Amino acid sequence: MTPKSNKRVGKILNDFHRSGRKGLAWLVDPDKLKNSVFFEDEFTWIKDSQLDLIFVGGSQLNRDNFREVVISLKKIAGEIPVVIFPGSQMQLAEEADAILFISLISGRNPEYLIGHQVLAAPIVKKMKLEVLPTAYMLVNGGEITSVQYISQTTPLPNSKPNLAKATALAGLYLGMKYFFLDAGSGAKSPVCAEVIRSVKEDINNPIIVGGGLDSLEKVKIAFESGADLLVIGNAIEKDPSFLAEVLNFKELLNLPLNVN
Ligand SMILES: CC(C)=CCC/C(C)=C/CC/C(C)=C/CC/C(C)=C/COP(=O)(O)OP(=O)(O)O
Ligand SMILES: O=P(O)(O)OC[C@@H](O)CO
Ligand SMILES: [Mg+2]
Repeated sequence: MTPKSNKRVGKILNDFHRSGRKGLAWLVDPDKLKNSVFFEDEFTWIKDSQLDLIFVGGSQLNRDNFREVVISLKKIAGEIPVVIFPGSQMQLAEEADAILFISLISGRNPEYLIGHQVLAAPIVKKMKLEVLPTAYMLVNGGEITSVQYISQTTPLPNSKPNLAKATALAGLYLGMKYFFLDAGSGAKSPVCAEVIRSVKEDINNPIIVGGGLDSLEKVKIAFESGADLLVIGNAIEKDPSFLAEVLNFKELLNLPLNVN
């Protein structure tokens, strides 16, 4: 059974990491939508934009609309891959291109370390999704976020870069290939520069950073500290024009690296 599109999303992430070019993923949380065709009016322009990936997922999923939202996103995505960022084993859809197969290694809750993964694995195989083995680490400055509450785990402290580095290194030695540092959706303070830098020192793999990135200044700090791909959800929900703003900014940063 061949996975979808020759590992296209893994290639995109590894290309960012190798070239130093910066990537952006828009996170769509199906819980937040008025209806599942919402995008078809408001975000038709993205297929012609410099958006790199669309992530879809949420920590709760109160509504039974996950697959519908994925299908709706595929209609407007053009060539941009739609990647599942699952809050649970219930968040799967064969229409997606890939799945961040995350294990919450900052926490000590077995359900989020391996439980959801065991339940999802046979379905993921059947769906032929591209699988991205991802070390998922919550890093947080104090306030309780949805992921923290739902997973009942303690995040890594933003003030202890060495703990984040040790956790990432453990993920690397377990064979994980992508590293996601997340302050949690809507976090007041994003993952700090020192934590990103410290993980980057030991991890020569793509680093994804998200949570609370609601200004160009915060985006700049995260990219400059070594993030290869940033994930933004809440700030775009509040103001859809922020997506275009960050895309322009990312292209400016990438300008000197556009060799082809
Ligand atoms: C591999 C599979 C199938 C499942 C893994 C399940 C795990 C380990 C989940 C990690 C913990 C978790 C609940 C992650 C959710 C991440 C996510 C998509 C967050 C999006 O934001 P919300 O947390 O919904 O934010 P709001 O509070 O803004 O709604
Ligand atoms: O919604 P925001 O705060 O952008 O966070 C995105 C994502 O990293 C949360 O898991
Ligand atoms: Mg949510």
